[in-house]
Amino acid sequence: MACALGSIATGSPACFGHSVNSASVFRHRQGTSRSVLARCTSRKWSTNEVYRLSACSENVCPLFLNFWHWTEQQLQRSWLTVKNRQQKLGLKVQSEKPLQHTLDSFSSFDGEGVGRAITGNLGSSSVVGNIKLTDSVRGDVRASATTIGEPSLSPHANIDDLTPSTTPFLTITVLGATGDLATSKIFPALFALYYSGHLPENVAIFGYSRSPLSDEDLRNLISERLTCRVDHAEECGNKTDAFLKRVFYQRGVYNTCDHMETLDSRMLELEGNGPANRVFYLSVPKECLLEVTNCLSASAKSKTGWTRLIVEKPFGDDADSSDKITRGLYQAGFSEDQIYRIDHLLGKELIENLTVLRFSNLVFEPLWSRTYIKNVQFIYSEDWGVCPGKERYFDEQGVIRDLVQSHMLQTIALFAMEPPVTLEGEDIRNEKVKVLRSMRAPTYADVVLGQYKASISKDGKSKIPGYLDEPDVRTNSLTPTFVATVLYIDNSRWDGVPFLVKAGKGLIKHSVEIRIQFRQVPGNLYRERFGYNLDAAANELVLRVQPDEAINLKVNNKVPGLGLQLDSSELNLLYRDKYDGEVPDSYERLILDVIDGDTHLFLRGDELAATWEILTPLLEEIENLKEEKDGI
Ligand SMILES: NC(=O)C1=CN([C@@H]2O[C@H](COP(=O)(O)OP(=O)(O)OC[C@H]3O[C@@H](n4cnc5c(N)ncnc54)[C@H](OP(=O)(O)O)[C@@H]3O)[C@@H](O)[C@H]2O)C=CC1
Ligand SMILES: O=C1O[C@H](COP(=O)(O)O)[C@@H](O)[C@H](O)[C@H]1O
Repeated sequence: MACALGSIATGSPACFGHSVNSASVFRHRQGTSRSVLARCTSRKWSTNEVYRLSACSENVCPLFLNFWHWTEQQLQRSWLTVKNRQQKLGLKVQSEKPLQHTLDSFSSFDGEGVGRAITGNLGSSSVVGNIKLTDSVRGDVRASATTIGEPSLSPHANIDDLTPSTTPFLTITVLGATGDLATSKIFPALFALYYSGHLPENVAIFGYSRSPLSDEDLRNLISERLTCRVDHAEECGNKTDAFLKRVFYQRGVYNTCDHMETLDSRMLELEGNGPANRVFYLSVPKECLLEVTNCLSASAKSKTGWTRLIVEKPFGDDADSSDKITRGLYQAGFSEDQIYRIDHLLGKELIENLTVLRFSNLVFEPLWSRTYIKNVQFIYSEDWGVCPGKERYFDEQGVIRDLVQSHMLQTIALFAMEPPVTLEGEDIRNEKVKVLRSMRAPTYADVVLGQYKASISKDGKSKIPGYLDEPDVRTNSLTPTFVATVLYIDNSRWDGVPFLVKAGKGLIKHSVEIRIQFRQVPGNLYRERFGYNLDAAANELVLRVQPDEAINLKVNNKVPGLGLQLDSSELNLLYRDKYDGEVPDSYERLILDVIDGDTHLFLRGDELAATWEILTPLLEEIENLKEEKDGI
């Protein structure tokens, strides 16, 4: 597909959070069909419609989180960020005392207070070393460390109240600005960062696309999607206006660089003569990626600060195409440390918490190996079908590329890695890549594939489309919408432990979770109480990523009373009950990390290559079988 000037696009219908209404049938590869799965809406399902995605117990388990360590970790992290930045900027690193100071100031916390203390630390002033952290933590830190110029205000700029600042100017450009991802996720995340004080005041945000829009048109397009969180709601109107004044639109194409030059001049007008950093978010179809990157490199890189690229998936279709993209990015003049390959799942609270939970809790850390863990299940179950507007794309990709290649493999890598030397991005990525390179490539014999089918709604009144009924899906398409497989990591820690992966669309349940099932207690004194099913008595730790973030630990317990009756109970940490405030959207966290230069949640080139090495043989095998079947 060429990336030339095309017709006016309005962007495809919303994908994220989208909910459609249809029931489905799961067809596995042996050819049998089962009435099963459902997707979307508030439809309720009868038991005979339900295909249970997970074979494991429904009992989820509770948690046990060591809040002190968690707090320490968070504070350590902000301190490390400051420290790293100082080091990168050649400044003398302050003593570690300030961290202690910050912890001391929270020393009277109880569990309830932890969340508030941390919010307070980031949301208001606090002192770490001699660096003052204010609402715009990151910008101010940089400001204290660089030579500074004041942004000049252009008469064309339409930022009439831009505060002269000692902070380097920051320009964030969203390419593919009219698209679903940009309007539903990226601009709202930028706004959330702005109103919560995480962007510097001297920030400008550009949208770039082929559609002929004005600045005002783009502001109107995105303003409908901006929402303020409860705790900042009083200032919502003012902040929205202030944010929108910082938003501009540049119409342009990708196959010539002329419009990128115009973009560059407009950015320069706003940036003035001082240092300026630039982030380019490439939210464009994959066909355009390298053209965009070449033009950006030639015409729009910052000459007075850093330039960073956020690259969206798909990162290729297989090992070769992915390698081509990676080499293309390098050839365009971007180095690995400027490239942020984003996987939004990794920005979700529970995924970020994985390492905290494991490495800062003595009750978990020593158990994290084949000695104690029987299997781990990674479940990505969507109750909606293919997102409207994405049908053709999905039909070419299939579920393995869409959900497994990045989402699932990255999560497994974070879960299974050896302890990194530090929490620095490179140290974490060094460990993740080792896991991926130790992973055995699955074959077709190791997988179950499925595709959701049409069904009738529960009230019997409407037909719910199956995958083959979706617009733009090829007639008789054999593209899988469901996969279950087992992966093995052939290293000393995980030898023989099955990592079970189940991912699909159009399923009965909407949930993303990691279930860690522990082995039985050797010589369990209470075995007779559990009957023959000692498996049912094994402990299980469940991290529910979405919806309703929670951590559960299943433990065996004595039922109160005179006899000796046991049951499996759950220690349950449900975030919405425990913590005040909304959990930020993953795009917020990840964009902030890019601005911060924190790479730990982004895929490095060698990690990406390793994921494709794992999956390409299986994908080829499936393609060959499809061709054979088509030929019959
Ligand atoms: N939406 C989602 O849920 C997710 C998307 N992604 C990835 O993010 C990127 C953007 O996604 P999304 O917004 O959904 O994509 P869209 O298909 O909506 O495309 C984004 C924008 O790119 C422009 N565009 C479309 N086709 C072309 C073309 N042939 N040549 C040049 N420009 C084109 C359009 O703007 P205009 O016509 O104005 O130029 C369009 O609004 C893609 O790489 C996608 O794979 C990743 C994860 C989830
Ligand atoms: O990357 C993708 O993610 C969405 C799910 O997004 P979420 O916000 O619900 O986590 C998924 O539907 C889509 O197929 C996939 O490409």
